[in-house]
Amino acid sequence: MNYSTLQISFSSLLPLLKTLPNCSSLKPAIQISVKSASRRIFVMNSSSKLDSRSLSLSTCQVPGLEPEEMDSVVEQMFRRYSSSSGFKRGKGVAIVWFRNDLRVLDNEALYKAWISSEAVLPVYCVDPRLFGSTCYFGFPKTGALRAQFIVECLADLKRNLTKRGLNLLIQHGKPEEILPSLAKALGAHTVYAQMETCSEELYVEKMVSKGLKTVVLSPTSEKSASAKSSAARSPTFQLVWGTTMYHIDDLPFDTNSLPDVYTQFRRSVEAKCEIRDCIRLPALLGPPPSIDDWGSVPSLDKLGLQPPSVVKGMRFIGGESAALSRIYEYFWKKDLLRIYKETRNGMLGPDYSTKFSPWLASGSISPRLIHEEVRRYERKREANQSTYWVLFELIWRDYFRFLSVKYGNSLFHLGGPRKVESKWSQDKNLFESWRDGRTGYPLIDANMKELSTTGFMSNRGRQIVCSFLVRDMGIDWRMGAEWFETCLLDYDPCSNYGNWTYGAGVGNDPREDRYFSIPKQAQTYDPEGEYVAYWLPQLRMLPKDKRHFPGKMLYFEQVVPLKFGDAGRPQSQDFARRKTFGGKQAKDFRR
Ligand SMILES: Cc1cc2nc3c(=O)[nH]c(=O)nc-3n(C[C@H](O)[C@H](O)[C@H](O)COP(=O)(O)OP(=O)(O)OC[C@H]3O[C@@H](n4cnc5c(N)ncnc54)[C@H](O)[C@@H]3O)c2cc1C
Ligand SMILES: Nc1ncnc2c1ncn2[C@@H]1O[C@H](COP(=O)(O)OP(=O)(O)OP(=O)(O)O)[C@@H](O)[C@H]1O
Repeated sequence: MNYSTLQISFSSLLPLLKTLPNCSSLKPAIQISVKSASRRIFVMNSSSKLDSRSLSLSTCQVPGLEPEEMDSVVEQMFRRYSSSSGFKRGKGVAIVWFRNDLRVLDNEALYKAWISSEAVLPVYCVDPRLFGSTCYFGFPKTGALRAQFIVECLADLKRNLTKRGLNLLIQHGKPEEILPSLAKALGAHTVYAQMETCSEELYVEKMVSKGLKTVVLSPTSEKSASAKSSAARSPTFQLVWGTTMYHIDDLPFDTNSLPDVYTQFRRSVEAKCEIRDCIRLPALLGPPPSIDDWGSVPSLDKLGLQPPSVVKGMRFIGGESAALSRIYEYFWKKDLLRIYKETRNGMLGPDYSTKFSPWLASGSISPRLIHEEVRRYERKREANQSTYWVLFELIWRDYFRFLSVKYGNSLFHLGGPRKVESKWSQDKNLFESWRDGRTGYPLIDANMKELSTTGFMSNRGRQIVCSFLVRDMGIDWRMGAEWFETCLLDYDPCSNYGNWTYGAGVGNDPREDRYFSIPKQAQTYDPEGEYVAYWLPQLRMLPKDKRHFPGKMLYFEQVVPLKFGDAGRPQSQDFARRKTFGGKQAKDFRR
């Protein structure tokens, strides 16, 4: 037994282990171990207390705070990121059309509406198209888990707006029908919204703009600040940029000349742009215009979906309050930001990575607010590679968003931005074995089960299952991307299709063949088979070194051979002793 390795690994794991009491069944094991110095790590690794059996009994809520603690975090964060100074305001009514910006803090559309009017009407349209089918393969466009998350985001937004003197009008139907009629009824001078970049969303924007042009505000009905002339006019439609950490207007290049390679993009923005501070809205935003019926947050039944229940793994809570609480929990309470870079390639449990993505995708939190919190942490506690690395990852998110502006619909096409021509299979049986977690490869199957059960999968897992579908099975990558679109809580067209084109070798990756070898990935990232045994309980009874390759007598038969065979498959107990975390072994992979 190599104790020095274990001790290093334990010291970096210590803050992580302290966090595990969220998963209630782990409490006793962790409390004992944290108190007893580093030698105990061996006891923990080899005892059954920290294995998949005890983990399997728990569902972890993310964030794992009690409601009272969440309330107090939210109040503090709202105080920190709101303004106390007065504002000069405009006249009349402005509408804010909420889309993927389901938050109050650092919301530029809401800010602009507030500053330009006497009364703001916040509106959300439950667009039936979001609950239709995906483009090519007809999967549900929004699965029940994400729908539930969005519903929770809406309920929280309504609550937070109400606390600040407003409310949220929830309407069912197409925005291009709802917004013009509201603008007409209220004589609203402007509709503000966050700008999107992919064609489905751009189409809706175009239709809203067209609809608003048909509305004529008579000079008498128009209560606009700018209604100085007596000429009748239509409400203005104002779209504001808001999804990224770097503002599009601050980029040192035009999006059409965006560097194709991530590293060039990152170096350029890091050297030449500043990340803007959050916009600080006033604490009170009301009163809203008088509305008879504000509508209610839809139920899953109303959306034609079965209400889901997460019985295993992570259960994410939707909404800005939960997002702010997760920042507090991950950065401040558990102090995990300090070690993010070492833990980020994990797969099991809530705390190996930030888990910010579902809230970022729904816009419940802005990346600029995360940036400000990272800087605050660096001032108050420590600045190190890990604190930087969260920003590094958020730049990936920006990069895919800006790429979608440059490359448009080619992001969704089989040949991707590079228009690569290759042969792909659409074999239904093979695809379904991948989708349902029956490939005969526990590492793939466990990840796919996690996805369908919770709506989440680690970044490591996503890269592995993508590589397997595309390179070992040879399946059309869009089938995988669309299944992710259905399931992911954090589904975002740019990050999803951007990463899939990358993984499928049709994006702008300087490395042509990004093959992820299952034996090697298993050995590096799940050396004891804890992750696979958690999601595939039938493997729990097996010795740890057999869990990744149990053989067809004990598990499903492998549906395809691996492209490069299973050389590298572990032969000995050594396998179970390899280090899970740490930079060195991860070096040959991008992230
Ligand atoms: C095939 C595939 C599909 C993906 N689909 C999506 C998707 O639809 N939506 C999505 O948000 N992410 C997607 N990702 C990126 C990444 O896997 C998730 O953002 C990450 O796992 C979310 O967990 P986290 O918040 O704990 O990440 P952390 O490791 O804590 O990273 C912090 C943040 O950085 C951003 N980030 C990290 N890695 C990436 C990346 N590769 N690309 C873009 N942003 C990144 C995310 O916003 C994330 O929340 C995909 C990756 C792959 C390989
Ligand atoms: N936000 C999004 N999420 C998922 N898919 C999207 C999103 N935006 C666009 N797409 C998909 O990308 C596809 C782009 O494909 P394409 O270029 O073929 O456009 P099209 O309008 O469908 O057809 P064509 O251009 O051939 O007339 C669209 O069909 C659309 O469904």
